[in-house]
Amino acid sequence: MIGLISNSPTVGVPMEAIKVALPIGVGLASAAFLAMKAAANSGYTTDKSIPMASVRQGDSTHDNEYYDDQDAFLRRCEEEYGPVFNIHLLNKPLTVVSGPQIREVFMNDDFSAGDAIDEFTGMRAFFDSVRKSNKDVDNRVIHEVVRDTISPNLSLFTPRIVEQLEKNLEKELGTCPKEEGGKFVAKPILVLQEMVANAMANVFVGPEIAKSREVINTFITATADFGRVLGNGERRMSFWRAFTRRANYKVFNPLQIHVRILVEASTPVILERRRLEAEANEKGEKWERPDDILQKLLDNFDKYGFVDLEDVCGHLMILILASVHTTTDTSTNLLYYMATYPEYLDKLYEEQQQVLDAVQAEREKERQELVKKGEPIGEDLDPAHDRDLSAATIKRMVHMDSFVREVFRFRTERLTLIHRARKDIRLSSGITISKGSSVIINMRSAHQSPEQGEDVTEFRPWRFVGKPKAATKAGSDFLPFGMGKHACPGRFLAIQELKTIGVLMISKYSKIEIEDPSKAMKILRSRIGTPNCTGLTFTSRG
Ligand code: HEM
Repeated sequence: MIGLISNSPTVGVPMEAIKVALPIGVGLASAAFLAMKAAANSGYTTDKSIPMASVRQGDSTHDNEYYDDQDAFLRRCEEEYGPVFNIHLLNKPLTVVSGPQIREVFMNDDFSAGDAIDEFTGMRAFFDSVRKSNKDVDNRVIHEVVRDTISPNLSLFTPRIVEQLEKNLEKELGTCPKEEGGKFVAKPILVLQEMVANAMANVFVGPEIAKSREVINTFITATADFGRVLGNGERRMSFWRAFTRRANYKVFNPLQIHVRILVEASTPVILERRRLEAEANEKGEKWERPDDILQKLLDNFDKYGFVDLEDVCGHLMILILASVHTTTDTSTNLLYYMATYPEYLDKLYEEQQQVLDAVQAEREKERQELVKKGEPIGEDLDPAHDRDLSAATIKRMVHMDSFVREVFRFRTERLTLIHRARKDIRLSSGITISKGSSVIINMRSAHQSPEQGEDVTEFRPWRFVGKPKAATKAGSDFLPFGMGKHACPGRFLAIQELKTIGVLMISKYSKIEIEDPSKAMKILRSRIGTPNCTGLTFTSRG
């Protein structure tokens, strides 16, 4: 590993920046939660029937009580005030919405997560600084790009993703001999970010462009750089400091630098692709289109209304902000779960072996049938690939899927995904959220509802096995990806990567141990983007 990334213990990025930046990807939403700006605070909803939660003695806001114990704070409020109540958190008057009414927020277009984030961060101006088209506030081009070009092609992308994850895991972590006590890694996120950035880059821009170290660095650092623009997680930054920072970044905009890197790296590759396509056309041959997102964007240039390559790369940049850090952070966090609950790893390993054995046996049967019929065995049935991690194979690992879903259920920040009301909105309970005020979602009420089964405050990784609750299934009982028409379209890719990383880790390492177990629970429940304060030791399978 070279350059910018590896030389710094914090990956070349201040941890505070990572802290605020990572949630940007979380629906480009909960960043707002951290990057609160002191200015332009809208007030509470004008509906006086909504109770104001009492503030703990000695406190002037709810921050301390909430951060001391999020679940306890919310349980207290729900018991005292019911599902909807006002709080003052992170410099912001907010109305907490819990239980069944959460759905009404997600399903109502007059509640806007985008407006809420923009109110706190001024984020749209930065997006607009790197894209030339699709600037209207409610445009959904990035959503459509993910929905149309990534999710339906996951099976196609999986081999490439697996290859990159495996290759970079080997490069960054490799063998951790038992005889040497395994290998201690102080910052596992450094391993994961190489794995995820390379996998994403290979899908987004294709293997050739992804060879560029500068491009990979852009995939790794862009979100954190953007976090700096939005205020480095300084929750109570003064209006003037926030203003000056924003004004500065209008001049020195790091996103534009990253877009330039993408444009410069992709220009020669695209020119060569054009040349090859023209040549093939001339010869009347079929040109095999590269199957990366960049090519798909170019092929649908008019459909998406792009203006030029810079514009395409600007859109790719927004996609990078939404995808790379979220996936890196959550997969790192997954390892801490594996380290904290080692008793479940044998089952995951056993499942993996059983699924791979079954796939291998099925393929062997297919081969024998072909032989019997005297038909040739195609490349698709090459025995060398019998134990590959295809999308279909990973899908059969239902315990791994349940484990991942439970990680999200257990971890997710208890108050997140702020939405701003675009007009007065009456909820079914009769309360009104007035125009300009903001609601915040009580995830605790959804993720710890009786619907989740038993021991809702405990980590129970097989909770969803045998139930129609895949980790990708968003809904009012599972909100880490939001729900409704704005639900994260990238969750299929994210979950696929997370499960693959889980499978690879378990197949290669028999033990993952946490350096300081007393810090485990804090990490397991950390907000996306919080740096982990203790390392992991990995031991290879014998
Ligand atoms: C573990 C990883 C991820 C998490 C936790 C996450 C979470 C979220 C959340 C909470 C939302 C907001 C939903 C709402 O407003 O209701 C969202 C939106 C979005 N996510 Fe993700 N996401 C992840 C990975 C990805 C990936 C890999 C991609 C792209 C490949 C992606 C692309 C997007 C886009 C484009 C949106 C905006 C959707 C819209 O406004 O219509 N995300 N994500």
